[in-house]
Amino acid sequence: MNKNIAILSGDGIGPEVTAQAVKVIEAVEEVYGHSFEKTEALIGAIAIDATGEPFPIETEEVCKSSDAILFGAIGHPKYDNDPNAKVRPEQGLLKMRKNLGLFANVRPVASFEALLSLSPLKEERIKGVDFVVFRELTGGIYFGQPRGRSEDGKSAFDSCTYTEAEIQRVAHLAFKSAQNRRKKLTLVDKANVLATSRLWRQVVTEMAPQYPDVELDFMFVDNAAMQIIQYPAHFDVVLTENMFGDIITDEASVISGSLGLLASASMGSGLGLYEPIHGSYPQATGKNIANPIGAILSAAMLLEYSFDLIEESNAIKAAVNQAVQEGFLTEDLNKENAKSTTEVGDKIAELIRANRSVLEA
Ligand SMILES: NC(=O)c1ccc[n+]([C@@H]2O[C@H](COP(=O)([O-])OP(=O)(O)OC[C@H]3O[C@@H](n4cnc5c(N)ncnc54)[C@H](O)[C@@H]3O)[C@@H](O)[C@H]2O)c1
Ligand SMILES: CC(C)[C@H](C(=O)O)[C@@H](O)C(=O)O
Ligand SMILES: [Mg+2]
Repeated sequence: MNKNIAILSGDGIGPEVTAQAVKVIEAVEEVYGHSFEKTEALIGAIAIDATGEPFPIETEEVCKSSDAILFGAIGHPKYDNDPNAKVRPEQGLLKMRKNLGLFANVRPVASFEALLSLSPLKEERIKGVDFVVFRELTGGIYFGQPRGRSEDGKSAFDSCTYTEAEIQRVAHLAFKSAQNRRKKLTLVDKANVLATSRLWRQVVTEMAPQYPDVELDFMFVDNAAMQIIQYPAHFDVVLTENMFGDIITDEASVISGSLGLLASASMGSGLGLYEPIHGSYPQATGKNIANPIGAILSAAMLLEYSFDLIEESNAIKAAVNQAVQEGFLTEDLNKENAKSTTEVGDKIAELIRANRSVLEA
């Protein structure tokens, strides 16, 4: 198969973890006989430094002429520590999501058998946990207008808005996903306080009869934040708005053992974007210590969702599981005998090659 992939590594550890995902994709190309052209483009703080824009038009064009996008992370302390900065790296990520119509962000959460004892949560609670969060990605308080500061600078405001259509399009994807899983959908909201959340409940309830095999339940987000830690096995598919989805998925990463393990797919208009859910982890930049598995599993999601290459995607997941089982882990998961970012990437690429030759023998 011939395809084009846009590679947007971004800032901080973004380039380090994305390089491992690319390495793994190259191993897949080699053993399965595919050819993917990869075009790098700038986003985030590095793009601001080079062009003044966090998501330059050239980058948008590279994305639009690609079949899928692999993204690393954006963000830099010089902006995090400057509340007055007018142009910020995060605006690049938000603009990309909006301009490319990526309204649904799919974040799988699962525990790794070999890592059960490493989670701060009790083994019996997290064993076998496997759920997926559908986070609405282009609406809500992240994008609502008006937003800003009062003239005297003494007050600030953000608006949270949602339309019926914005809720329906992501909810359809979540219902369909539930149909292919354990048939349970939990809408996480704050309908006891927010008008937007009451609209979410109404719209999702009205859609439920179209999916009679799916059991729908509702949970307030504060309760969900607790239940995800206390009874994570309760969840199958979680549907939620933009900001709640951001927060509960970082929280849920504790179930797997590290934020560095979680991958995601953003979809909507056809083009898919794949990224680990973590940020640019500035403290680790250039140290070759960041966990690349979230980025590598994002590459697996890319092959599955955008290219329909199921066997290849499974080969990546199997190699990741093997590396994890062998204790081949970065320092966030293995302090005593930590492997570097590049060593973990090399190992997973090597396992893909080795597993394929065993199959062929
Ligand atoms: N999608 C994105 O690009 C994205 C997401 C979140 C935050 N950010 C940006 O990243 C910058 C830093 O934000 P932050 O510190 O709140 O979040 P972060 O996700 O970068 O890091 C939070 C903590 O998670 C752990 N961590 C994250 N990624 C890891 C990895 N690959 N391996 C091992 N441990 C990992 C580290 O302990 C780290 O201190 C900010 O500028 C923020 O805006 C970007
Ligand atoms: C950096 C930020 C804009 C982003 C978000 O909040 O969506 C990040 O936290 C994420 O989870 O992708
Ligand atoms: Mg986040």
